Amino acid sequence: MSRTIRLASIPGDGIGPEVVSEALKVLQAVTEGGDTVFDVTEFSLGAGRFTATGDILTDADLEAISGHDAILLGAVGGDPRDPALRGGIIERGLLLKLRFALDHYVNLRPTKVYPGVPSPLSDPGAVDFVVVREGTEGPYVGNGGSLRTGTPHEIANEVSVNTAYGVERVVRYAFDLARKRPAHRLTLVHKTNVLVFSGSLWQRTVDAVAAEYPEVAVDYQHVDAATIHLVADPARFDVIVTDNLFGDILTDLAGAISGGIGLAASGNINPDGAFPSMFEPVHGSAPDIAGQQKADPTAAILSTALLLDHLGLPEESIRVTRAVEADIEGRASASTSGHRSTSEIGDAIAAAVSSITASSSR
Ligand SMILES: NC(=O)C1=CN([C@@H]2O[C@H](COP(=O)(O)OP(=O)(O)OC[C@H]3O[C@@H](n4cnc5c(N)ncnc54)[C@H](O)[C@@H]3O)[C@@H](O)[C@H]2O)C=CC1
Ligand SMILES: CC(C)CC(=O)C(=O)O
Repeated sequence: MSRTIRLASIPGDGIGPEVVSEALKVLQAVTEGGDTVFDVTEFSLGAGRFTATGDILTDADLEAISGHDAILLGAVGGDPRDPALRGGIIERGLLLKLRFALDHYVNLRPTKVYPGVPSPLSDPGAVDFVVVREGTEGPYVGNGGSLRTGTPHEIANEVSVNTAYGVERVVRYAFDLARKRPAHRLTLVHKTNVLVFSGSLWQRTVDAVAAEYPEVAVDYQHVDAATIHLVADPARFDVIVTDNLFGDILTDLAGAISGGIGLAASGNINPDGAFPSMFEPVHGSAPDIAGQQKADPTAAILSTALLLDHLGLPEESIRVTRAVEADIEGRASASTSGHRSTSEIGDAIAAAVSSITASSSR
């Protein structure tokens, strides 16, 4: 029986449209001739639309996007040199608003060092871990303000919001994930020695939930120490659970050690299925390389592998991942050395996907 999946595509700003176009190309290739059809609706949101109309994400946009089965987003955020776009007006008004409104409380960011990838670490080892970053709380909720603004006595504050409900549901998701993975290890990353109130809530929640998962070995690291271990011995990690801000920072570092931010994929998941989940590369809109076909679309393509898996299409997801792995391995060889454009990389992965089966061995 054929299945139609309604996909909302939000290419966004900068390199977003360039990488989304390649991700859709691969999605088309992997579903070609199969029973699943992606019905894609594009939403032209971002800096361009804001500059032209003053709108970022209207109630009507949100309602229309909510009616889809999943969302693929490129990147948002205009050129920071444009004064009208400063203060993350698009990032907060579009990306964070979507994450909050669609209750994307799990921000899933897998990190793997693929064979042949040029990691800046001389010997990274078998790196394969997932960061489960809380996605709807922390200091990202916009709970703050400033007093005496613009004076030498200005006071600025941003409150990090951590609720028992919010922490417990993401911690449970992380334990479930750790239980399914072969290594069965979970590391809570926080700063409990200084951020004592929120840190204590996270630690107590992990301790309580751990009792229900005796097969999962639990560890704790302060966030500053975690950055050392991510560089010195990243293979020690399996599942990391952490808050919104620490997860944001750690996953850029994770992207860097695993071959570059152009390879780092993510999913903003609503595990309850009440709202569509949203898949996006970890990187931003990269105004420095936008419009030049210099962006690596691999992160966006790997984000569609996460999307396919989330939608119950594991075979297609594995085929996309295998095609990416083959392409990455080829990058180290003479045949594909030299600069390839964004669309050349997308073309190569789309072509590989068509000839790879989910059972192809690596
Ligand atoms: N999820 C999102 O939509 C995010 C949006 N942003 C926004 O993006 C804009 C630029 O932010 P930055 O902090 O500079 O982060 P960025 O991730 O856009 O760029 C950081 C560096 O990585 C490079 N880079 C990023 N993606 C790449 C790719 N696919 N291939 C090759 N190189 C790549 C860029 O050229 C730049 O040198 C800002 O407006 C920011 O707020 C930033 C992070 C996430
Ligand atoms: C641009 C921010 C709103 C978000 C961010 O940096 C991220 O989630 O990676």
